[in-house]
Amino acid sequence: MIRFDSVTKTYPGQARPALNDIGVEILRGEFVFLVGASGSGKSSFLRLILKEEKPSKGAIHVLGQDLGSISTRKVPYFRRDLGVVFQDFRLLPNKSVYENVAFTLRVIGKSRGYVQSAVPETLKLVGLDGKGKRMPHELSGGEQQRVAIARAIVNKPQILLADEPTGNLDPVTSAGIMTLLERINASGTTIVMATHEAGIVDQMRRRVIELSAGDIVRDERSAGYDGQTVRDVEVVPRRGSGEPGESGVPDASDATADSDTPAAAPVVTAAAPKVTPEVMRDAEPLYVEPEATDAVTDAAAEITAAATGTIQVDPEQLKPKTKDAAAASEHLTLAERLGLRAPGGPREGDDDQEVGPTK
Ligand SMILES: Nc1ncnc2c1ncn2[C@@H]1O[C@H](COP(=O)(O)OP(=O)(O)OP(=O)(O)O)[C@@H](O)[C@H]1O
Repeated sequence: MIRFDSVTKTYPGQARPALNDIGVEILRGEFVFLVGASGSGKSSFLRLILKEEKPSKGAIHVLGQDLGSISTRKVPYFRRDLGVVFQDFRLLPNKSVYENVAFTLRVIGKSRGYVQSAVPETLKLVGLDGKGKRMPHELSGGEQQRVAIARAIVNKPQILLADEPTGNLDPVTSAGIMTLLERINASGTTIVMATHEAGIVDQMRRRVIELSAGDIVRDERSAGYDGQTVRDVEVVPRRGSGEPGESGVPDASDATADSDTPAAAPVVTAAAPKVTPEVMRDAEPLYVEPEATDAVTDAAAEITAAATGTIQVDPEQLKPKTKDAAAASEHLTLAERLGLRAPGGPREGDDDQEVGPTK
């Protein structure tokens, strides 16, 4: 489903690679936590899957496609099978909950009838039934993240990527979000989630891929965070190249490193877990009704306001742009940032708008 073959990513002007000769395979239906200290390469890993960045070396296959062979024009079509959730929600502040979720479908040209059935169905799934008319600022942080998740899954993507989705939320609300993600995963969606939250990772016991300075230093099935102190971090030598093919299904033992690779240097992580395992346990049952999460703390509300306050959509950015790639990348619209439309690509009303079914 997702395969990295000896992938190195070095950003321009950087001496050290952000990801260093990574080889890893994520199978259909897995729920994978990507953990590691700040700067270890987690977001770069997710951006490469989205084809927001290109590898400097190596190859990446997602959903059976070699990303290197997908043209820039085709990238928005490829991304329709991927949903993305961010730490700062990235909702359209001047649109209702319903419109925020419908936006995704309208951009890709779904019919009015499809939108009218899919949006309420998805809002119900994420626990926001009856809140479609609310504006984002009228919601708690957890509810805003549920809207963002609804927007990410309304098109039924095969893969959901989440970059610190609980980073701005209080522990109880985070637990509710994790239960929602668990349910989405149980329905067949593959989830890759970058997080610093030790408690969440420990409680969920899913596959953990740990990055340190661009290297995979741990890849374990049903693992915990296991990194509460620097000395506790388990060190696993990096896997060599020679990953199994797209059809090769490694078993659980294959998820750990080859034993004949020389031992790596001790790993230093600096994660500061906010959600402890105790908080996750105390949050039983894990599914928290959205009404129960309305009582966010002032601190959490402040964080939420600060996060959402930065997401202003400049009306100028919604106007049609030229296809000058450099100019377009400096002023991306939300649809472009979400990968729903090629930067600088055609707009609603354009004769050659890129709409229609993905397959
Ligand atoms: N656009 C960029 N240009 C140059 N360097 C970058 C860029 N993006 C990331 N980096 C560098 O690549 C390395 C990995 O960054 P990345 O954002 O992938 O880490 P991360 O694990 O997601 O960190 P965090 O937890 O803080 O989000 C860091 O050294 C970072 O400074």
